Amino acid sequence: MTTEILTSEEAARAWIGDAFAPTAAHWTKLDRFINMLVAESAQQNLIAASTIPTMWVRHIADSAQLLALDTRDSDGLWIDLGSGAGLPGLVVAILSARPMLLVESRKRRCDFLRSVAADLALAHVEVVEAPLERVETRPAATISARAFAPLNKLLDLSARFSTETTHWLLPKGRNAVKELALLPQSWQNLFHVEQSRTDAESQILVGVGNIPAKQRGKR
Ligand SMILES: C[S@@+](CC[C@H](N)C(=O)[O-])C[C@H]1O[C@@H](n2cnc3c(N)ncnc32)[C@H](O)[C@@H]1O
Repeated sequence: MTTEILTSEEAARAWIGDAFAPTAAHWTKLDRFINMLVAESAQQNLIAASTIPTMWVRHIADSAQLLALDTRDSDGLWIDLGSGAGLPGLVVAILSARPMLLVESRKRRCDFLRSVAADLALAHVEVVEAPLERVETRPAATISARAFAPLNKLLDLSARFSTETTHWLLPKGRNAVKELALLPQSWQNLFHVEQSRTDAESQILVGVGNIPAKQRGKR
């Protein structure tokens, strides 16, 4: 089935409405998050200024599409790596009750993440201010990472959080297929490629499973 690309702010909002049936409170939180993100962007480098006129497509729907791809009825832990401004983690946390762990190494970004979580009363969000390499291992039901690291490094750093049932949701822009092809075959086998809803040329790597430590780096 062809994925409809969301080419306008109206289309992005309409798709979110159809996909998640947000309550009035959810819409209010999404609007408030956008306002906080735009305001904070004047203080620190969180998103490209060129994307501010298209926040719904470029950031909100771009993040929410990952939740739509996690088709299980899971209430397990979701870990968002290198969350930055909370993309996709805070968008997912507004639209779902899944426990959400945001891993981010930079203090100023963590301050922003904590302030949004408090302002929007997202009690199911936890912010870990540390490099991923130093975060205590916890089994993740879902792992997401947008613009975090090259795929091989991303998987190497996060493999210890994965189990046989972990879902991987990795937006990889225009290099998804190329990056996948560089992985050991045993890792490639866990993934398939989904079309992004927000960019006709971008793709998302979707996978299920554990990356066994002993296979790391071996073909
Ligand atoms: C390019 S930004 C992307 C942020 C966000 N995911 C987005 O798509 O807008 C990458 C983020 O990962 C964080 N980061 C990089 N290496 C990290 C590490 N080893 N552990 C935790 N965070 C890291 C950076 O501080 C930065 O906020």
